[in-house]
Amino acid sequence: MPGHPKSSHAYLAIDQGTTSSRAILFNQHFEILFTAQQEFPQYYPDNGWVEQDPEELWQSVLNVTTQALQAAKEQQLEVKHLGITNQRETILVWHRQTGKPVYNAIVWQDRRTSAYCRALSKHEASVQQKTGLKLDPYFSASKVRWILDNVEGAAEQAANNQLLFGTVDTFLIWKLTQGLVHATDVTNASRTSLFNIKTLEWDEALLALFDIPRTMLPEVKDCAADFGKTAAGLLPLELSISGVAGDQQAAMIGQGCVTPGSVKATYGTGCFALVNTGTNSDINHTGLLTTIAYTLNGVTHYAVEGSIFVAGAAVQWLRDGLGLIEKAADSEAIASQVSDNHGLVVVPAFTGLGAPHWAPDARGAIFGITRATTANDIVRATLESICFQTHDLLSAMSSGGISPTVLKVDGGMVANEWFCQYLADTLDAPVVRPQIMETTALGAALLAAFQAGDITGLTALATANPCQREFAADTPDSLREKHLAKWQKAVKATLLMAE
Ligand SMILES: Nc1ncnc2c1ncn2[C@@H]1O[C@H](COP(=O)(O)OP(=O)(O)O)[C@@H](O)[C@H]1O
Ligand SMILES: O=P(O)(O)OC[C@H](O)CO
Repeated sequence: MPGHPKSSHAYLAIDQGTTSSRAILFNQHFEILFTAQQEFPQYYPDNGWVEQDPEELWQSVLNVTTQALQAAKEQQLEVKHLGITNQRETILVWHRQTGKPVYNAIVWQDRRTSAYCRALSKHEASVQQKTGLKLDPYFSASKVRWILDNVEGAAEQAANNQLLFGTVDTFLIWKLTQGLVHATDVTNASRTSLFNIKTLEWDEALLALFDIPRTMLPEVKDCAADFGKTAAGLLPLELSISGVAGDQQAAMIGQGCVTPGSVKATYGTGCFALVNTGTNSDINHTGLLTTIAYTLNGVTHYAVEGSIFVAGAAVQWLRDGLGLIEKAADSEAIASQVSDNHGLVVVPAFTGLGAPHWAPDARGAIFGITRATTANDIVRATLESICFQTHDLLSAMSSGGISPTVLKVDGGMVANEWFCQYLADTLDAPVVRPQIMETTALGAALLAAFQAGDITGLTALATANPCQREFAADTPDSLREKHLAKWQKAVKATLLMAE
């Protein structure tokens, strides 16, 4: 890696994910030195609603960051730069003066605004043309509107310049700088439905459409930029916040997907497959999203994205909802024991279907249950469903002329080798797992190092995380096609039920 950092030099990455917060220290070779992780509660107050408590979210970040910096001090590491990466689209609204949130964080998975989005459907084409996004409750703008419409006094306070809006990165920057900096980066802004991804500005017509005052919005910066300093005394060391990106974009960087055509899929709570499309900002019209991959030194790269709302969350459902497994990792041994899926198909549309269907009102289904169906069959079929959904995303990419030859994977689920093999079999393409599976945090650390001047170009980003294992496709075409045909029928039936 280029640059001349001291041997005791390290970068801190905060990865604020949907279900847990992590703080990871990387050395100057971008090897992991220390990890702290803390889960925090999710709240489901109504059908399709998903919320998080802002204070619980913040405390989880503060705890892990403090632990990592204490470890850095004990190891006499010099840490000056912090990168932040985060669950995207989730929104918070808080008081400019007191910093107090007016409502819980409304999480990206939340579907409470589906009727509102439907009512705006005649604007879908113009929204997509500017933002690259669908008119779907997934994105931030309708969630902000919901708070302004439903929290007493919020609309009036917003109109009087008393409220601020932020995605999770913005909220963390605000908290870490104790209210000095209200900023975001282009990747997070690109997920709000308020940001024009071609002009790289908040869009007045979109603000008018969602009726959101301009004064609530943060300043938008490049991914490697000066986002301020952590407040004195808040953490064991004072750091410059130097890199920010949404978690899926950070994972692209951590996977070295910096050349056009390279693609990665991250399997955390959801699954998000992004292909780098270079500086081409043409809007994709194949059921996928067009989004900002990163802006570095003022140059913006774009990505086409397929978003699956439920991936690892389905494994959590097997564990917590059905009690079929004790821990997520048990799903691997169980799936390996079952010789075939026995005709069972699980469609885990718990919070609607994302790309390429965009059906927020769809709900999950299981097809093909017989008297012989076992708990193990359900576990296997659930893992299979995530592979089939990935297949649908890559098919949509192919129909738009993007045909990746290899899929780089990461996220909590890819520890599961049965899953990785079945994915390769389903895609009929090699699946590559990298050495550092914490690609999201690695991406944030690389952005911080870039801003610090310790790495200078995209080549450094592309070589930081080589392959650890490649899973080669190994299944007959006839079997793969049979399973995929059954899956397509099950999705069709699920969509019919949603109408
Ligand atoms: N061995 C495994 N097999 C299948 N799923 C797993 C395994 N280990 C973790 N998971 C799933 O991965 C998810 C956690 O991944 P992570 O990348 O930390 O998610 P997030 O960033 O969304 O919080 C959980 O939903 C969990 O169910
Ligand atoms: O928490 P993850 O890793 O599932 O990522 C959430 C995404 O950013 C939502 O768009």
